[in-house]
Amino acid sequence: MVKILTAREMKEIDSKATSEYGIPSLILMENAGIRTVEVIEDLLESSQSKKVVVLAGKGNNGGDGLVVARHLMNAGIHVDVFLLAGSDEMTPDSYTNYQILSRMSRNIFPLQVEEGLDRLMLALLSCDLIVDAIYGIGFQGQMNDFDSQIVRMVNWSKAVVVAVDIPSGVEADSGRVHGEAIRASHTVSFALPKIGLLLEPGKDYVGTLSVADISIPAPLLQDKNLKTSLISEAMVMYWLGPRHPESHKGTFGHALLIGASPGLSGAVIMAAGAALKSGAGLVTAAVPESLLGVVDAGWMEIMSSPLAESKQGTIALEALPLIEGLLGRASACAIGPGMSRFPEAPAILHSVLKKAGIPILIDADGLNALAEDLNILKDHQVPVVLTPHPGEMARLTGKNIEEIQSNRIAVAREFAQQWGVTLVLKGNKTLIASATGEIFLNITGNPGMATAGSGDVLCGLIVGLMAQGLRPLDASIAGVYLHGLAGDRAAGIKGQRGLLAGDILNSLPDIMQQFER
Ligand SMILES: NC(=O)C1=CN([C@@H]2O[C@H](COP(=O)(O)OP(=O)(O)OC[C@H]3O[C@@H](n4cnc5c(N)ncnc54)[C@H](O)[C@@H]3O)[C@@H](O)[C@H]2O)[C@@H](O)CC1
Ligand SMILES: [K+]
Repeated sequence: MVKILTAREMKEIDSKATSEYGIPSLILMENAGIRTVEVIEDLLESSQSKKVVVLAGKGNNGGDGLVVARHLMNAGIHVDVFLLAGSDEMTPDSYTNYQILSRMSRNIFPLQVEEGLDRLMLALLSCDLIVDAIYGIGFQGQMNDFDSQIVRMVNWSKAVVVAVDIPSGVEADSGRVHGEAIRASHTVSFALPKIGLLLEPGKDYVGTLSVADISIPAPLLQDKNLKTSLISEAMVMYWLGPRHPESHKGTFGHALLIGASPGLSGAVIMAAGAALKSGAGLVTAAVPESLLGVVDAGWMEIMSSPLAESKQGTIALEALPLIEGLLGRASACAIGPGMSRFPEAPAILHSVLKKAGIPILIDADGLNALAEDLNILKDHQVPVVLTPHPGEMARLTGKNIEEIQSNRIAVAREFAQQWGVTLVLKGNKTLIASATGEIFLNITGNPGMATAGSGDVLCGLIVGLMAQGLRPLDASIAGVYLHGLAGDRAAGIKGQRGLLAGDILNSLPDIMQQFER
């Protein structure tokens, strides 16, 4: 499993490497510098003159930059070092490296002097490569005007920019950028990727990302207390192997979908299609009776069940006994797609959660019903998966969308832990929070997938995988990953603008097939 780290987790790892294993922090800094130099030397191979500018800040990131400068000088490369802070502000390890470098070279220039920026400008004009060691993972918030001016000069330059650990100005935990930040062509991050390198807007500043071993002892990087992971192909492969030759349709479960209302029957059809294509053995759509024909026409392969309906054509409370019977025959259920909002919806949802003996996924209008009364969740005995987009998450939490989007991991984790559910927070880089506080970040998918019905496909995919016996958390992780891959494949054929949810659905079998090897 690929772990990704917050700044605090990385700092704890660094300090344990020193306190528990006795690796001096200067060695970690030396390794960080050497590994960055390896990347730089590859990049400089084709350039004739080989001139480098190193920008070093006051923290340990600046110290890494000073190590880089020393090794490049030793390799015969012309290096100009510019210091954003006085030596009295440097951390102890940075100061040690500053002293060593001062004995080796005169090309170390303070920037906070009158001619500082002019000299930098000249150096930037003639260099091939710039090393950004201004700020690392210790940075938060916004740079001051002076630093911002330097960042703008770097971003304006035509030289290749290599960021040490993280582009300066990007927040390591969130990827947020509040003012200026270095636009790197390459970023060399240490030990494990930091979360902010993978999330927009930070991700857009990273360029090509490499992750370098700086000799942190492996057990520290595999610690089970590291709670954030990147979803990988290997994880999904593990759950979706080849099928046993003796299997029959009963082996692959029975997915039940409850939803639809006049004008919104397509949502259940999309979800049913995804459940079928996920490999579920049987799929039943339970919909208001007047919509039965429409939904039946959607797929020949599904079964359907007519539910008693209100005057408005939405599911009526009288449908509950039939729903209870259906729940008894299914192996997983999704409630909500196209269900619409109506006064009885919370009571229907509540009853489903109380009666069910199978995992329940709540999506779309099911989530809106839940937002009316979150206490409904108190009664659940079975695993519950929620799949909100940021707007639905806002209704569930009472927070506004901006609060949610700027704090996706923390908001999702808190909710999932508080209510004991698996929470799939959709959006750019959908993430899954487990009831135990783990986070799984997905990086498949593209903006073309922000289209009507895309969420219904995801809902069907996850419930279909749950019906086949995947744990709800695993089904959510696999579903989100496969949904993104199918969307990427569909975008490759149709482009992002013309992409429809049906195209995601049509790409699913090819994607699923890759996992049957
Ligand atoms: N043992 C370690 O801790 C190691 C650290 N390493 C490097 O050290 C970096 C982390 O070092 P530091 O924790 O010293 O942090 P930084 O080098 O990122 O420096 C942050 C400094 O800027 C200040 N700061 C934060 N936000 C600011 C803002 N908006 N405006 C102005 N100043 C701001 C902080 O208070 C701190 O003094 C890593 O990114 C990595 O490059 C590596 O050398 C490997 C070993
Ligand atoms: K940096």
